[in-house]
Amino acid sequence: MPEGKIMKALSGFYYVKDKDRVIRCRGRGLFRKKKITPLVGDYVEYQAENDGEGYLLDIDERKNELTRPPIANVDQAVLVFSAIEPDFSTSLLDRFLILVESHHIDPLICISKMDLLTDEQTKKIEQLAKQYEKIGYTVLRSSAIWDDGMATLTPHLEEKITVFAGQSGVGKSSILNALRPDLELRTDQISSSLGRGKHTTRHVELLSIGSGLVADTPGFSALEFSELELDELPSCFPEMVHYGENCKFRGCLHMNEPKCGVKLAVESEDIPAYRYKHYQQFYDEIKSRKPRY
Ligand SMILES: Nc1nc2c(ncn2[C@@H]2O[C@H](COP(=O)(O)OP(=O)(O)OP(=O)(O)O)[C@@H](O)[C@H]2O)c(=O)[nH]1
Ligand SMILES: [Zn+2]
Repeated sequence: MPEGKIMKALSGFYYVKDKDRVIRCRGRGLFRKKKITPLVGDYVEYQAENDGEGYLLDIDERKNELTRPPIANVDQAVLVFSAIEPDFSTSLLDRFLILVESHHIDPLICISKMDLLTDEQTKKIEQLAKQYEKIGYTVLRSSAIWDDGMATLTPHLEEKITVFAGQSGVGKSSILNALRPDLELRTDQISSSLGRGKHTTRHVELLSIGSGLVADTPGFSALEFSELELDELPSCFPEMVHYGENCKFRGCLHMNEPKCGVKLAVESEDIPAYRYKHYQQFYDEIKSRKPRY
């Protein structure tokens, strides 16, 4: 059976890309019975009925899936954080990082609006950027008004499914538009060709950028740790995994345990105090979460 990847889901149709062609597929009753909804990003087997149409037969196992936007097999999340307007927030960045890590998605930090900074402000942002690089994260500096502002980003998108994330106003749309100048036009065309007036169907689409695919809708709008368990939290902080090797107790949660390698690293400032503070905050937040039934 031919295989492809769902690029777009709209009005009950799944647009499956198989090499150079796109086949418009229906899901048939099969998935509804099994209560599986095909998602954008799914690898599927399909049966073509004619040149451009067919139906889905099976869905490959997913590596992960997001609910908002509904998309499967995400490899990478570009966390867009503006250097200013709104101000750079390590607390929000750490929250995004943990959410992304807990979905087994690789984060890429992109600091936007670098053009708006004074030299003094640039130094401060650079200091923070270096701290995140020391943990092992890739940190890009970008600006929508620099000619080469996106040139650093595009190589990181190759061969991956990427979703953008970040709070409102940081410049996600500006980056997407710079990557795909035709995007705005296409979005307009889609909504007018639907012609349904006020009742517009929300849909998600993967856009090709070089050999990479980028979701046109930002992800991680819900920022609470509803699915994360307490004992999974330390593994979402790469530097705690590293310094945690020095903890006396296996499964140390780095809170009140004696001889904790992480707390020692905080004391010696190998782990910045704010990172540990955020760890404690997230720990308390998960601990006091209402149990789900
Ligand atoms: N100076 C400067 N302004 C920028 C840059 N990137 C975005 N902006 C401006 O910041 C504002 C917000 O940018 P958007 O791209 O709409 O931000 P967004 O993250 O998509 O925001 P939401 O759609 O609300 O999630 C706009 O007025 C942009 O023109 C940048 O690199 N430099
Ligand atoms: Zn410990």
